[in-house]
Amino acid sequence: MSAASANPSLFRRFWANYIHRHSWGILLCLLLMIVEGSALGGLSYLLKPLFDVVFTPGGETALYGVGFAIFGLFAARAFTVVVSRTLIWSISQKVSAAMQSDLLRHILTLDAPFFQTNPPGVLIERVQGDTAAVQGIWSALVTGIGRDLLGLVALMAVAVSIDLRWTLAALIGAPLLILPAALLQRYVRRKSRELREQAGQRATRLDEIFHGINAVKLNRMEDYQTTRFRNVLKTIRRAEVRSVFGRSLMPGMIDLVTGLGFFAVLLMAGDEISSGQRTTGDFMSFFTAMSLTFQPLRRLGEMSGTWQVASASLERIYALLDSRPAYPRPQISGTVPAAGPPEIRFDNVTFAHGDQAVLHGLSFVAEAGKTTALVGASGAGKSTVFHLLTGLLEPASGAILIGGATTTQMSLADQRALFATVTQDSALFDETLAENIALGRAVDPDALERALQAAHVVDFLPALSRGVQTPVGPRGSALSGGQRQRVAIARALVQDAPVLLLDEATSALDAQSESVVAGALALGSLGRTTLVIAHRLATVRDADKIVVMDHGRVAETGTHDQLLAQGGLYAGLYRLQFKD
Ligand SMILES: Nc1ncnc2c1ncn2[C@@H]1O[C@H](COP(=O)(O)OP(=O)(O)OP(=O)(O)O)[C@@H](O)[C@H]1O
Repeated sequence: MSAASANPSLFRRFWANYIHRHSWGILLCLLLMIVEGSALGGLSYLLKPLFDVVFTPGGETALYGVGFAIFGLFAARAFTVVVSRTLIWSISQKVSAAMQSDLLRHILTLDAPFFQTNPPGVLIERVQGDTAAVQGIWSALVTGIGRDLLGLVALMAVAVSIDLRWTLAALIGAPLLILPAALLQRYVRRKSRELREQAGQRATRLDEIFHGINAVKLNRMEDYQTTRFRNVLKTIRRAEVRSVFGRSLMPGMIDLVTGLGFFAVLLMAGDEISSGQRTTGDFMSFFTAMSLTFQPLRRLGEMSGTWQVASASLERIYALLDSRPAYPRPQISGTVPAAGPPEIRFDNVTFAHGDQAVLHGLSFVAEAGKTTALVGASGAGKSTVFHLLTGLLEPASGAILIGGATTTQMSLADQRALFATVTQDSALFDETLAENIALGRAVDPDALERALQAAHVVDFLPALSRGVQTPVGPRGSALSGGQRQRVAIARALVQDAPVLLLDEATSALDAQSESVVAGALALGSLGRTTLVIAHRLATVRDADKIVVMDHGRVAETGTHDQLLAQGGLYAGLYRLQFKD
């Protein structure tokens, strides 16, 4: 991978995408920081009249002039420091927010293969950790250029104006810094990259633990999980310490070189002052100017480390922004099914998860406006059929036709608008019950009421403090499994989609609620093409057609009675479930 510093185009992109629009604000910050930075130069310059005029007999008259000038310098610094810090942080927060929302928007365009290799923790770290690292750099850069570099120039100008030879002597050790600086930069960048990757693992661990909190407690895994977490922290700590070590070596070396310079100046200046060639004021002014270069020099040295840290993060951010979906789809559909419930046809579809073949030439038809059930043993590939239908996965070969339109020629948005889905995982969000049903779309209040009735959400509404306006908690944790499923069913019923997909849609309900909700779903499926996955065969007995899947193939097709009469796989499964 090319590093960002070796690839300035990354920084150019960053500038064009995020910083450029704030040019005027940044320019103002730079100007304010120039005032702040050059104040130190002014202060050291004023020491010469202080020592050579004010502190000499008869110099009292100049005291007020010099005193006010020094006070003025500090007052200017006070003003610029407040305004420039506030301004730079406000811009920096805007940039960070823009990057984070761009990253999220882009991540949401990526598909299953991406999410299989990038767990939530890693992605959270990318959106938060990497943008924070980048946020640090450019505000440091503006401060570095505006205040420190300009400050340094002002201080050097004072030093040169006093004595060029002294200045050159002070800088005697500077060339020694060049090679170690280059090596250090590479080291820090490598460590920062490692650090960010490990930070992703840390977030993943925490994400898994907190999402599986009950499993952790019930299996008494507290110590085990804490030890695993501690091990991740140990590697992070090592990388962090090495990165900080590398970053502090630079200001450390600057200190050494400065010490060397001071020593050289003392050797030269000592004789010249005692022999009366130069005044003490000259020396004090020079000495102060050189001493004040310490801080900006160190900060600039540290900035090279910050720069490397940001380079590593910027590299990761743009690698993510440049990644494309594994299954490219047109933005605008080449073809879409006609209005009304469509026929769904799988034509010799194959699919594999990596090396593991899941579907081996699957062919079946779900007739328009009818209910088709998919049954078969666990792992037969039933949910995979739903994922392929909704474009979460893409067939390796063969075709899926919805209302005669091939899915690969449709945009994902058009394809997904055809389906209302209820799955085993109800996927509720930390919003109110009503918001979980509407999903950000305008819903007619009458339609909402009908869906709440049909899905039997009304049965438990009185128990909720604020009815449909009650927040359901993270992932719907404030509701029971059965209640969550009823909300998910209401959500599917209010959608005006021509196809209904039900994957174990009533599995979390008790027998009584199940039969009532199944009735509601049967009503909901009127005028729609419906596909149902169910393990309990009793729930699919009335389907217009039953497709029996076995190891990624269709083993049998027919109605319940036909399949029972055939005495094949379905009849065997059915007998097993109803052997009593
Ligand atoms: N993300 C994945 N990575 C690798 N293999 C997977 C993945 N998801 C599913 N599989 C495999 O694909 C096969 C089919 O899974 P699928 O979920 O479609 O089965 P199913 O018939 O719906 O099973 P169930 O009735 O248990 O829900 C299984 O063997 C499973 O191990």
